[in-house]
Amino acid sequence: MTFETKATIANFGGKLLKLSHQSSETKTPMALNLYLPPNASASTKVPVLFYLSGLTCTGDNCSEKGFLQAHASQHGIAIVYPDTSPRGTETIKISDRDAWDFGTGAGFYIDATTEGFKENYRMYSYVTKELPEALWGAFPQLDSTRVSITGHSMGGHGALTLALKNPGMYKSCSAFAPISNPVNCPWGQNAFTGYFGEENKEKWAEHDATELVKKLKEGDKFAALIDVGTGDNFYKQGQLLPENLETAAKESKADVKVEVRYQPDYDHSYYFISSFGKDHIEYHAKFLKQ
Ligand SMILES: N[C@@H](CCC(=O)N[C@@H](CS)C(=O)NCC(=O)O)C(=O)O
Repeated sequence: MTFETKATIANFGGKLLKLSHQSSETKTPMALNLYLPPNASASTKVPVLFYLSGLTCTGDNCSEKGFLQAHASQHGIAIVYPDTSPRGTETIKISDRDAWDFGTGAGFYIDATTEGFKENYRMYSYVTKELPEALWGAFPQLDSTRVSITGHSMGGHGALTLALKNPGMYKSCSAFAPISNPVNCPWGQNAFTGYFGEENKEKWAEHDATELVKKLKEGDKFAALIDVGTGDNFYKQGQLLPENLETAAKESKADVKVEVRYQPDYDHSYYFISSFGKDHIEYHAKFLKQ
């Protein structure tokens, strides 16, 4: 599969590539951003961090104002910023449920099973399989054996669930203000009703970080660094529920290390993400450099 490079932007000594490709999973063109740090070359392969964005975002929000490239440049880490849903073709029939927190810009990193969505809303397979394989094929600078994942809000939910569902795929996992227990919050309930159907509660649980931690058995391992701002209105409204994930982690018989740091006064925005991005890149660098 080929990528079209729409722009190459010099950034912190490296290059931010704005890419586009045709996805066979979503059956749409998909845009993404790829940051290559200054030391990336075919002879010096660099590890890769996937950053999954939140509701309403594209790959641009974080690459423009998350400030992660500054730290990734220092540590020699590439960052992949995928889009948050299929978009942009008139053949997709989005139902009248489409809203800022469902449908376009709100793919929730799942493979939908419901009519109207199952054809195109396949962000789980896109992010875990199609996109990485395409990147490894097209960019010999990327080290496919050293990959980690992070994300914000809906993307934090994506990072946690993709890591929990695919042991060994990611060297480390972190999240900013993640939706931690979607089956129990309005955003998650609305999205999972639309993508899986109201009755399909087993499927809901398969994409819920708290439920997935509850299912871990003795001998399983999972670790994540999580930051949440106490001034985050979505946290205050009960959309994020990190406490439920912490409780599941504490009660687990598995080796679960979920560190949730409650950051006083920080909100849900990229002011929050850019404030703690350095910590997250340093956290991932420890695992990616091993
Ligand atoms: N559009 C929503 C806000 C959505 C929102 O805050 N999205 C977060 C992710 S969950 C985000 O990163 N937005 C884009 C940005 O801040 O650049 C509203 O009006 O309340």
